Amino acid sequence: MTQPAILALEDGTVFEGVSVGAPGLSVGEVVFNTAMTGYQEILTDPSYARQIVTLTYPHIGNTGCTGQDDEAAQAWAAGLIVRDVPRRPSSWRSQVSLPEWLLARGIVAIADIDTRKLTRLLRDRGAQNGALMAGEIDAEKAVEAARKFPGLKGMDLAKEVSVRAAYPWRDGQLDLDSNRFARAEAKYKVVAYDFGVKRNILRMLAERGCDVTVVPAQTSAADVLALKPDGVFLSNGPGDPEPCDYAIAAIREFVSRKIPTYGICLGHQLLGLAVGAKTLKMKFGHHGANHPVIDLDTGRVMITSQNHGFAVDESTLPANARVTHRSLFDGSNQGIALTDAPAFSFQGHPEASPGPHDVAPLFDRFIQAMDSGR
Ligand SMILES: NC(=O)CC[C@H](N)C(=O)O
Repeated sequence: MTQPAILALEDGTVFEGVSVGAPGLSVGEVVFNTAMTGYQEILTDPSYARQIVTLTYPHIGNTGCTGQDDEAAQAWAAGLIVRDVPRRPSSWRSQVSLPEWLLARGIVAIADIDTRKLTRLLRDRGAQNGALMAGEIDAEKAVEAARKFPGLKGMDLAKEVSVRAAYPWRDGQLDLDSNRFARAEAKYKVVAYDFGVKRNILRMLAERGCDVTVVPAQTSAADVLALKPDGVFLSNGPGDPEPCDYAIAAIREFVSRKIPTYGICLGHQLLGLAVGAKTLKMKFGHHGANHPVIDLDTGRVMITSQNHGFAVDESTLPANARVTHRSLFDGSNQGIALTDAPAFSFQGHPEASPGPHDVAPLFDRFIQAMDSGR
């Protein structure tokens, strides 16, 4: 039996639809993502913590869900909004349907709403705080809950979603013939900060010969240096980068010791903050798998995967930080490299998952930096 569900926005707009996930109330910032594939990777990406994601692609759930596609140990998105869920999934890899998967994880989700109208509203007015309610409905309560959500600005979520203890990671990519994750010979010792790390990043490091130790967000530089890493990786993650003072302090230490350092998304913003730049909150951010970004060194345009609501303010970068990439959608900063240390970072997602692989060679640049460091 279908249960009713609503989406309420802080501006008082209420959308009515049907529940396709767990019953209950969930609040967060409502953002739209334009990727056509990868709903499970999106829902398990820790960077979506406290965000309710609406997917602009209209048919979501077609290929079901499989544990192999999880980007983290749990679903992190605060909720899901879609136009249409198929009656049954169809894929040889599918273990459960998307609604079953959402229900089992307690994720509130709504279908049958006009996601084009919602997306235009978010694009015109900017990302809004919202509340999803499924099962027992009370629109007034939902609007009130949406208004009570304090917003992501100033929110340090990296330390909330991070692991509690360090662990090793050696899995490479999934080999569909053997249905196993490959393993490569490890040549480099890499410490990866988990600010909300996606598994595909760890896989891409492992397949390039990195013996990765994943450490909690608040691990001190001294504890990392004691592991004698060839390089340090700064992961993606949710929330505002600015309050993550523990990470910013640690990164300063790696930079001053000229340890090869590579950051993605939140990691990029944190490297920017560590060298003295400022970050800002964007109107509705970048969430999708088709964003053109120019590599300023080569003039090449890459189609990239994106998921961020904050950005490095280019005008505040110090002289020792070179701009390497820029968004061709809005001219915002997409990458930096330090001129006096082997540290660089990218705002989008070179690991994709979901998305095109145009930026994957940045992982090789990190390997080269570790080679030259030896
Ligand atoms: N994917 C990420 O790492 C996102 C970084 C940050 N939370 C932002 O919204 O900009």
